[in-house]
Amino acid sequence: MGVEICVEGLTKSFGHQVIWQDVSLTLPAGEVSVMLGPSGTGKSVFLKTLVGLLKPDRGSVRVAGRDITKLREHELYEVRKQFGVLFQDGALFGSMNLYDNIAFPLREHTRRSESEIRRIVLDKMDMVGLIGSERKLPGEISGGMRKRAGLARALVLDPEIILFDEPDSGLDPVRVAYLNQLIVDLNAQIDATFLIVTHDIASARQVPDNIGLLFRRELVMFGPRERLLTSDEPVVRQFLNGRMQGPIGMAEEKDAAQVEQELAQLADRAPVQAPTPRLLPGPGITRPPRWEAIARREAELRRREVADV
Ligand SMILES: Nc1ncnc2c1ncn2[C@@H]1O[C@H](COP(=O)(O)OP(=O)(O)OP(=O)(O)O)[C@@H](O)[C@H]1O
Repeated sequence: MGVEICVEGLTKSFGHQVIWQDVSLTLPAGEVSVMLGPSGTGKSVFLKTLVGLLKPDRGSVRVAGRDITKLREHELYEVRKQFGVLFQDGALFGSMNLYDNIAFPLREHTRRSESEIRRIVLDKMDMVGLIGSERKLPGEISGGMRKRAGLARALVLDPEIILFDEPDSGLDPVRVAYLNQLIVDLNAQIDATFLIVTHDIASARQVPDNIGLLFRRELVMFGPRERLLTSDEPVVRQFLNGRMQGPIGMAEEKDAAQVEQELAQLADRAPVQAPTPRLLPGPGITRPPRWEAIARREAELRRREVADV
């Protein structure tokens, strides 16, 4: 079972550059959350702060109730074992085959025997569909396979939390669809808490239980998927619809008059869409109990929408 991460009043800057400030949110235990935001808004910095690789200027990050911003390096080392991180490129060692790459955290952090390691590595390779590729080098496989190998490696220590930094970057739409299904299936199977940073709106619409959006050094919104998908907050709507019209500009932000004019032009042409259906775990995978609560929450929202029309 995953653990809850509770972030409060988190602020991070590098020198005079404030990356984001006063970010507060709770990643519910076992749920999948997605963090969106224009390029450069500090999503990767946020992931690194959650895992204690970067120290915030202010605020707290409570992992299962323990504030990791206050921990010393050796204590952090222990807490980090609860995390699995999937870096953008899989972060595999180029000279090691997939088996040794995936076995690496077990050899580094545990005293398990080679036969136990073999059982765990093959189990995780099976989960991500890589059985048979044990002896391949990272340079000999596709980008999608590298991501899956990175995911298998993130799974070997049985993490309570998995952080995904743009898992879909560089993949074609079909591979993204497979990866999304894998993420949903894995979450149902291992019930860990997932946080995914992505630019892929289609994934953000279908995969998570919760969505957050960082913009202008702030967390604009964080909440249940269906609330964000039906929100009429201009930044949220612009981002989720991938439109040029709205507060988000090419470089950063636009002036207020231009935004007002663009939104007025759009107002009667772009009604809020019904939320995209959620991606369900594949056949044979039992849904964890929280799915029922989430389905009830979504049904209630739809009922209220119908009542409002
Ligand atoms: N170690 C660091 N030292 C100084 N500045 C940094 C450091 N790490 C990140 N930054 C700055 O923080 C800002 C946010 O970077 P980050 O990579 O988190 O953005 P992002 O939202 O993940 O972007 P993208 O979507 O393009 O990957 C950038 O301006 C970057 O230059």
